[in-house]
Amino acid sequence: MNDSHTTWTAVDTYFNNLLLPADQYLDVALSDAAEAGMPMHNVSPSQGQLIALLMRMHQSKSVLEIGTLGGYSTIWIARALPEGGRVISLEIDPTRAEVARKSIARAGLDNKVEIITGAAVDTLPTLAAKGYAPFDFIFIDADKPSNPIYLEWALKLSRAGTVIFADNVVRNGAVTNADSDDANVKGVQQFTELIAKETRLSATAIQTVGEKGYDGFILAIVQS
Ligand SMILES: C[S@@+](CC[C@H](N)C(=O)[O-])C[C@H]1O[C@@H](n2cnc3c(N)ncnc32)[C@H](O)[C@@H]1O
Ligand SMILES: [Mg+2]
Repeated sequence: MNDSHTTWTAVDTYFNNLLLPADQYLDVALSDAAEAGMPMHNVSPSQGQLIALLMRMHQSKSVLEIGTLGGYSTIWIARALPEGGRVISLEIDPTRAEVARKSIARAGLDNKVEIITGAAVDTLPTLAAKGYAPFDFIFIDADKPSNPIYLEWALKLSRAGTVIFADNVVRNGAVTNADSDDANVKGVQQFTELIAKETRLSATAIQTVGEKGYDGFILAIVQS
C-alpha cells in the first residue's frame, strides 16, 4: 500500500460516505464472498454506482454481465433495472454462483437476476435461443484473456444503442507495454485493437484510481 493508494482510498471513503448510503445487502454480499475464499475482485462502491447511473441514464432494461463472482456488481445492476428488467450473469465457478444467488435473493432481487454457470464461451451461444438478446447494456468483467471473444459475442448479442462497459483495461498502466507476456494485458490490448477497427462501435477508455488501485474501463456504444 503506497501513499497514493492511501490517498485514493481516503478520497473514495470521503465521497462514498456522503453520496452512497450504507447498504447491508452489499456489505454482506462482500463478506460472504470473502468468507467463501473469493478474491476481492468486485467493483468498488463508486464504480457500482457509476454502472447503475449509466444504466439509468440509458434506460437499460436487459443487461448481460460476464463474470459474477459473489454478485456484488450484479446487485448494483439489478437495482438499477426498471420494473420487468432482467440481468443475465455468467459465472464459470458454480460455488461462486451459489454464493452470489444467496446474496441476490437476500437483497430481494432474485426475480430480476439469472446466473448461468459454465465457461462464458459455452454459455454465450445459448442466450439468443433463450430469447435474451439483444441486450441494452453489457458488462464485461471476467477472464481478461477472453475479452476479444467476449467482444465478438457482445456485438452478436447487441442492437444499435447497446452500451458495452469493459472493466480493468488499464492494469496498473501495463496496457501500454507492447512486450508484455501477461495474458490479461494481452487480452485487453487485443480487445482494444478490435474495438479500434470495429466501425460499429464508438468508444473511449477512462483511467481510474481509488480503493481498487490504478485501473480503468472502456465504454462503448454500438452505433449501427
Ligand atoms: C472480476 S470477477 C467479477 C467481479 C464482479 N463483476 C463484481 O464486480 O462484483 C471475474 C469473475 O469471472 C469468472 N470467470 C473467469 N473465467 C470465466 C469464464 N471463462 N467464464 C465465465 N466466468 C469466468 C471468475 O470466476 C470470477 O468470478
Ligand atoms: Mg472488474
